[in-house]
Amino acid sequence: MALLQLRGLNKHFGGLHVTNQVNLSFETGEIHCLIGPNGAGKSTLFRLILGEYAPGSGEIFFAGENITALKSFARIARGLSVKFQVPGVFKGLSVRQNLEIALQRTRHGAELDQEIDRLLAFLGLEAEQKQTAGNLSHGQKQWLEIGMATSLKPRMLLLDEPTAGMSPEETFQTGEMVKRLNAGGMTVLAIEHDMAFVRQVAQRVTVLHLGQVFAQGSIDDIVADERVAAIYLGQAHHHA
Ligand SMILES: Nc1ncnc2c1ncn2[C@@H]1O[C@H](COP(=O)(O)OP(=O)(O)OP(=O)(O)O)[C@@H](O)[C@H]1O
Repeated sequence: MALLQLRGLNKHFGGLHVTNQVNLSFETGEIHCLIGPNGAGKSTLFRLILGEYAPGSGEIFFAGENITALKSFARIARGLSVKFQVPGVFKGLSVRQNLEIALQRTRHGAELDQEIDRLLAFLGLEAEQKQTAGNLSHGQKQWLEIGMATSLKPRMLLLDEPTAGMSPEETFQTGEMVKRLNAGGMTVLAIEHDMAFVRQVAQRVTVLHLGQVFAQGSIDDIVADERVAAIYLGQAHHHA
């Protein structure tokens, strides 16, 4: 069953057709990666899904409900969550306090502490819990933000280039984290340029080009597709 469906989505910025008649269906329980050259319209698609942009035309369905007219907070309340590229952690607060902020509206007292402990263990940040978030490594900040984005157990997690700036080892650990979230029932849609990560996690891959769905398939289908290589994989191919 499709958890998220985009039907005939269009978005213009002035004369620029950034999202061009996009029809996409994301299945409940899958890990789906969205790839494509810079400027293909990947981030714009995320902002449309989250309700930060209104489409010029088209519809968005989540869990069978038409959410096109809903505000972002109402979409989040229905189980959508997003981690954008720029870390959104509170730099002056500790790792533990950051997680507390993410959870404090829904958990209290001992339950709140337990849930924070569970997240710290999941993120591999137990030893850093008292550290100021601003002092974490780049990778650890990204993980903390994944923890904050998933603390309320969303049905679907959107990740915008989660491994940007990470070492290969950090990238691998991020992939394992995403797979564990998925094994727990979370549907994941990730924008990624790192083909090793895509190969590690993706069950299906969509290639976006000039605002349109250009190709879709398994990672092997995509890597073998000469049309995709011509527009994109030239730069990324050697990682796959
Ligand atoms: N708010 C905006 N106003 C005007 N143009 C925009 C706006 N947001 C995006 N664009 C343009 O839309 C196109 C698609 O941008 P978008 O950021 O969605 O691409 P992307 O695939 O995410 O690229 P990248 O991989 O570089 O992040 C680009 O040409 C960009 O300049």
